[in-house]
Amino acid sequence: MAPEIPVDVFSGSGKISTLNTGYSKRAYVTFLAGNGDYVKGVVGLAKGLRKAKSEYPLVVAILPDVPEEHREILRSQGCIVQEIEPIYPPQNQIQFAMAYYVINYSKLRIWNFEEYSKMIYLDADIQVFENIDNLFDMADGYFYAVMDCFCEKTWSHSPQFSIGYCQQCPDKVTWPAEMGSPPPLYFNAGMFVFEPSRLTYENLLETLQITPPTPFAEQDFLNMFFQKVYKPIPLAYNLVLAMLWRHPENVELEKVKVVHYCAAGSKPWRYTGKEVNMDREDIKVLVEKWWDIYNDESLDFKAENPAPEEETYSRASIISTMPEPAISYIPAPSAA
Ligand SMILES: O=c1ccn([C@@H]2O[C@H](COP(=O)(O)OP(=O)(O)O)[C@@H](O)[C@H]2O)c(=O)[nH]1
Ligand SMILES: OC[C@H]1O[C@H](O[C@@H]2[C@@H](O)[C@H](O)[C@@H](O)[C@H](O)[C@@H]2O)[C@H](O)[C@@H](O)[C@H]1O
Ligand SMILES: [Mn+2]
Repeated sequence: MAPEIPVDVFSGSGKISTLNTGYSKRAYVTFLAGNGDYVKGVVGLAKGLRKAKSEYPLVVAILPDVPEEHREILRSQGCIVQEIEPIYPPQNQIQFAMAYYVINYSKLRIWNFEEYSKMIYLDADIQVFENIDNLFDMADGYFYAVMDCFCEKTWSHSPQFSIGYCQQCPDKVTWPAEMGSPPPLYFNAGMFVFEPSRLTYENLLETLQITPPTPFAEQDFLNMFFQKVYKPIPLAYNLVLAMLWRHPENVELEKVKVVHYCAAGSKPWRYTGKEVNMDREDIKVLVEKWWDIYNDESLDFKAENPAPEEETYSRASIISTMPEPAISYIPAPSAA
């Protein structure tokens, strides 16, 4: 349980100011692990949300291995930095490197951010090009996310891939009756709308301990866990780049609000254009659009009426000084 924080705080101008009601209600949240270059993704996301004039803050759930220098960069960009503890999946013949699983399963800690009643999770390799605050107003009680695609090689382990079936075009290759019913709708876990709750959080962690790890780690797990309350939202809210070459007929690029740079070689801060499909014109434009925001100094965070010399108590600095939520954990080595 995160500690209660007084809603009224000094704004640094000596006057008592009331934090916007967003304090206890809504925020975007992303996740950062390791001391590598994903911090650039988070900075880009923070600036993109500012450019889109989102009215909610960006919380960054970080693993202990994120260095202080990166934490400072994020605070200087107005992010609310919240350290979480790693989650280890149950012991099993681990198919992927343990670090991969720890990084992805640790995201589940965001369900414990119960000071917020509704959050939108965004991977750090996502950019928000248009305001999506409207998603916070969708009915409570459901899990909202965009449907994924099964056509990339990363799905070669799956029965869908083996028969060429994809939920994005269910009539192209129909699901054979002898394989039982077709797989339930499956979402990409790079972006979703959810309601933090201690009860759900404890349920998630208990269920995880009896669920063997699978190739897409927490994405597979979340699809199983929220299957009954999952509601697909339009692709405009999370363009999985592979859709551009796998299902162009489903993409209206001019209507896309959120881009997920998850195709191999598409992370803008690592982009070389050499991997398969990375020399496409539309990919080049989307990578350039990401850099335009990242390099735009006018989008850097500016603390309103910064206090001259005395201490300024912004929400970010208050939260960052709060004791970590009392989550029992096994101290972990670097997870990334
Ligand atoms: O070294 C890493 C790898 C991943 N991530 C976080 O975990 C998310 C999921 O990883 P990624 O987006 O690379 O997976 P993909 O969507 O490409 O499968 C990233 O967006 C980051 O938020 C991170 O912080 N550091
Ligand atoms: O490790 C699990 C990951 O699963 C998802 O990425 C996948 C998915 O998008 C596939 O459909 C693509 O084919 C694949 O390239 C991509 O890595 C989530 O975006 C990410 O946040 C993370 O949970
Ligand atoms: Mn991603």
